[in-house]
Order: sequence, then structure tokens, then C-alpha cells
Amino acid sequence: MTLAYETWGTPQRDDTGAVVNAVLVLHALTGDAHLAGPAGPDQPTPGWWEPLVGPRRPLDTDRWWVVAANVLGGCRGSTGPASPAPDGRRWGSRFPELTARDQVAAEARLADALGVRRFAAVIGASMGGMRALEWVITHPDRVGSALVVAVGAAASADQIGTQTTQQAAITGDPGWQGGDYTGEGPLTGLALARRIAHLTYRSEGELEARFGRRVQPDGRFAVTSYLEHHGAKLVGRFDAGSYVVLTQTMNTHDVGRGRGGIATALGGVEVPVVVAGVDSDRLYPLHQQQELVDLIPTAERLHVITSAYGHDGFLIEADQVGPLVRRTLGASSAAPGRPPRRLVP
Ligand SMILES: CC(=O)SCCNC(=O)CCNC(=O)[C@H](O)C(C)(C)COP(=O)(O)OP(=O)(O)OC[C@H]1O[C@@H](n2cnc3c(N)ncnc32)[C@H](O)[C@@H]1OP(=O)(O)O
Ligand SMILES: N[C@@H](CCO)C(=O)O
Repeated sequence: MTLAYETWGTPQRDDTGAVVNAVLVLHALTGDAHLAGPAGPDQPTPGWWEPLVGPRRPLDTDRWWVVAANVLGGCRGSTGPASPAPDGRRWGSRFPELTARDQVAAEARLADALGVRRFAAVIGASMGGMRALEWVITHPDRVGSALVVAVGAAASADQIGTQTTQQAAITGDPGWQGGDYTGEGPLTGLALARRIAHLTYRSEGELEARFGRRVQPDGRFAVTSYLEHHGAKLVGRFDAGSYVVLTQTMNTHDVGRGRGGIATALGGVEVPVVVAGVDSDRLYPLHQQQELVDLIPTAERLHVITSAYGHDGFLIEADQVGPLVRRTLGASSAAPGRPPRRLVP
């Protein structure tokens, strides 16, 4: 198994050689390890949280060693369905179904390899928030604090409904070939999946204000053209097999599975957790983050990101996410050179 990762800042080690200032940042569905920095020949997008990383920024690289890895099952350097299996062919349909717990198990092995016994903080939104929750529950001794944004304790019917419909758009494309495509693959299906998904990532009000019923000179509704643009862009940078595998990990997300239910699993959390949501998020509505706050004894109040942009607000509203990152690091029980600050509910 390969995990592709990037780091920013400099690791500080204690007497035993363990890194004491590492912060793990976990990306969402179509993100990758490139948290900050420009696009380049091998990197299709600029850093997805660029404003948050650097000297004196919330993820202050003069102080923290920031680590971001491409998720297991992804297609930006880590092992996924498009990777070659030992026989040299793509894993394709032979790639196993993964859960967020498997992905966290892989990330824990990355931490071992990097010499990180304990992260000062683990930070994630959306699919990254699922893994941040699993980190807190599975490895409480390895997490100083956590920031969990725009996610719930378990996939909802609404989320499973839209994600399985996106999967059907891909697997119904003749180019899918049971997952064992060669060449271009199910590009039409992947673009359609992204269009469906993107609608859930933005708000009704934003789309109305930006596009309304406007028709472009080419005869297309402006909103249709916008969605086609996002579909075409994703096709240029993402593998359809990874899209199916990763959305399936999101469908099976349930912190309570095998742990006596959500309330029991979250009720045992001892790591300080900062929970936030976006007020216009129709995919992961605020009541799901309120449930996390209600059930996690170490979570303080719900932090609300005010945004017109819906779920994507966690990517766009860096000015509001930044203070939450600082708050999370300030609450860490593992921050070097500073006593932990208790988050009072
Ligand atoms: C900055 C990055 O690229 S981050 C890279 C990693 N990406 C991720 O992790 C998530 C994937 N991306 C996303 O979710 C979103 O695109 C975001 C959140 C990053 C960006 O959101 P915003 O900045 O609000 O961009 P928005 O959704 O308005 O889209 C702008 C694009 O739509 C295009 N567009 C706007 N209106 C129309 C229209 N009527 N017809 C066609 N295209 C249109 C713009 O030209 C622009 O194109 P470009 O991105 O190729 O320059
Ligand atoms: N726009 C985000 C939404 C998923 O959280 C992405 O593509 O990763």
C-alpha cells in the first residue's frame, strides 16, 4: 500500500525521537494531499486550504509540522482502484470495499512511519471529518485535539441517496465495464456524478442569485453550463473507480457501528473536539453537527460558519475556518511547550 503525502514546516522531536508538533489535515472527497502550494505539472489544483497554511497563518508552519495525505482508495498518489495490482493490471473491480476505519488504519501506519506517536491535532471536513471522528474514537491516545467540520455521526438517508445515485451514473456508463475499464473509462458518468454532487455542495440561494433563469448565448441555462464545467473539470483530474470506492466509504460511515451505537461511541470521547458546520449546508445540515456536540462530552458549543455557498463553505470561507483551527490547536493536550486548555461545554 502506498500513501502519498506532503508536509509543511519542520518536525520537532522529543528525547526519544518522536515528533511532537505534527498536525494531520484530512481532505474531503475530491481533495488530495496538496493542502497548500501552487498547481504544477503533476498537480492539477492549487492547495485547497492555501490561506490556512504558512508562517503566522492558522496552521503556522513556524510552529507546526503539517501533514496531509491522499486518502487510501484515492487517485492522487495513494493506492486506489486505478493503481496497479501485483499482476500489473489495475485493481479495478478487485479493489476491496473500504471504510473510513480502514483509511484511518492506513493513516496511523503513515504516522508510525513518520515518527509521530501523537498528533497535536487532527483536522478534517466532510469526508475528512468522518476520518477525524474515527481518529478520535480509535486512537484517543494519538490525538491532542480535533476539528470536525460539516459532517455527521453517520451517513444519512439523504447522503446515501445522492451518493448511490452518483455511483449509478458512473456504473451505468458503458465505459465502466464492471469497473475494469481501460483507456478513458466512464467519463460521461463521472461528469454526471459530479454535476449531481455539486448541486448538493452549493446552496439554492447562491445558485438563484448567480444564475437564476439566465440563458447563455449558446442556448444553455447558465446554471447547466456551470455544472457541466464542474463535471468536465473533475473528469480531467479524478478516477471514476476512486469516486465509487470513496463515496461508498461515505455511505458506510457510522461511528456507532459495532460500538453499541452512535451515542455510546461518541459518549466515550475524551479528546477535546471543536465541531463546526455551515449554515447553508443542505447536504450535512447543522442539526447533524449539533448532534455531535450533544453527544461528545468534550465538545463545546456548535460553531457556525456563515456562508452563502453551502457545503463548499468549508473550502471557501477560510477566514472563518482559520479561527476554528487556532481554537483547536489551542485546546490540544499534546501541543509542545504549552499546557492544554480545557474546552468547557
Ligand atoms: C481552488 C481549488 O482548485 S481547490 C482544489 C481541490 N479541490 C477540492 O478539494 C474541491 C473541489 N472543488 C470545489 O469543490 C469547488 O470548485 C471549490 C470550492 C474549490 C471552488 O469554489 P468557487 O471558488 O466558489 O468556484 P465556483 O464553484 O464558483 O466555480 C468557478 C468556476 O466555474 C466557472 N463558471 C462560472 N459560471 C459558469 C458558467 N455559467 N458556465 C461555465 N462555467 C462557469 C468559472 O469560470 C470557474 O471556472 P474555473 O474554476 O475553471 O476557473
Ligand atoms: N467540493 C468538495 C465537496 C466534498 O466535501 C469536494 O469535491 O471534495
